[in-house]
Amino acid sequence: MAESMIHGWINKRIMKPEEISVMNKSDQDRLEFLSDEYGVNIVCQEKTELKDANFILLAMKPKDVEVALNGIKDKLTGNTVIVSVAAGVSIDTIQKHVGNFPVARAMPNTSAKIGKSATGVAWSKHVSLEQQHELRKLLSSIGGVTVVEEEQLHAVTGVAGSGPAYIYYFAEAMTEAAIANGLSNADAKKLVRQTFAGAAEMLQQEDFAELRKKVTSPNGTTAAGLNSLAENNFKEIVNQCVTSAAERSKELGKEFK
Ligand SMILES: NC(=O)C1=CN([C@@H]2O[C@H](COP(=O)(O)OP(=O)(O)OC[C@H]3O[C@@H](n4cnc5c(N)ncnc54)[C@H](OP(=O)(O)O)[C@@H]3O)[C@@H](O)[C@H]2O)C=CC1
Ligand SMILES: O=C(O)[C@@H]1CCC=N1
Repeated sequence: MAESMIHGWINKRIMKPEEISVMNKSDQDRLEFLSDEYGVNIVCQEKTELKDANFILLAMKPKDVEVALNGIKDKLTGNTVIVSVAAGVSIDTIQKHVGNFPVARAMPNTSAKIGKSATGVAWSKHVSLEQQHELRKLLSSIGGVTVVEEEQLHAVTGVAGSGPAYIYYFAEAMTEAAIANGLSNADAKKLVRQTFAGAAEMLQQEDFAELRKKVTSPNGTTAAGLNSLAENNFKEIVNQCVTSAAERSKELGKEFK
């Protein structure tokens, strides 16, 4: 996720590569790859870069947040905003480890890489108006930003953070169905890719249900396909999918409190 965001920021020229420093737990090769690929710095042994940082992005798994925070807390100044993208981990939990520093939580998705993330964000009262403005600018450069209450980030995660994976899964299923109906693998992928790309662009322009109705001729092929989805409780399946992800986000928040 961090790489997607870095890629987006550099591509959009919102930050120069030399303004970004990266660290991780142990994978030195990965840091060197990021440095070679994007021109970003690798945080030095003494972590001096952290003292001057405007933002520190936490992009480790929720289970690793505590150790990561313990490793940086003595370098923090009140001028740094900690921005966590870790699913579920609350602002309270982060502040329990580091103190009452400015903390924000963002839930982006991997489309940040191409500047098309759907990102939800919430912050603690310690984040100044200027810092909020700067953070929104950073997040806007990698896609659309929606400011929400912290509790709503579970739902944001269920629908947007995890969302791209559902779409990819649907694309896989459509491809398999196309092949089962007689198309070659290559043709199936080409047709599915273009169908998703076209529909995604149309979604920006018109109401979702209106778009669906325009494709659906009475008693035609689309109606037959959609009836099959409805008979198989498609909306309920999608509801369960998003709810399960949101519930898992809540659980992660409790597990790593
Ligand atoms: N993937 C996604 O689509 C999204 C992910 N997220 C959130 O982003 C976070 C990361 O997910 P993802 O990018 O998929 O995970 P990855 O496993 O790809 O990356 C996790 C990174 O965290 C580093 N790390 C682990 N422990 C520490 C530590 N103590 N200090 C510094 N760095 C550490 C790892 O370093 P090393 O390799 O050296 O162990 C690794 O680089 C998760 O919390 C997830 O909830 C949010 C939105 C979308
Ligand atoms: O699967 C996960 O837990 C992370 C959070 C949102 C997307 N990926």
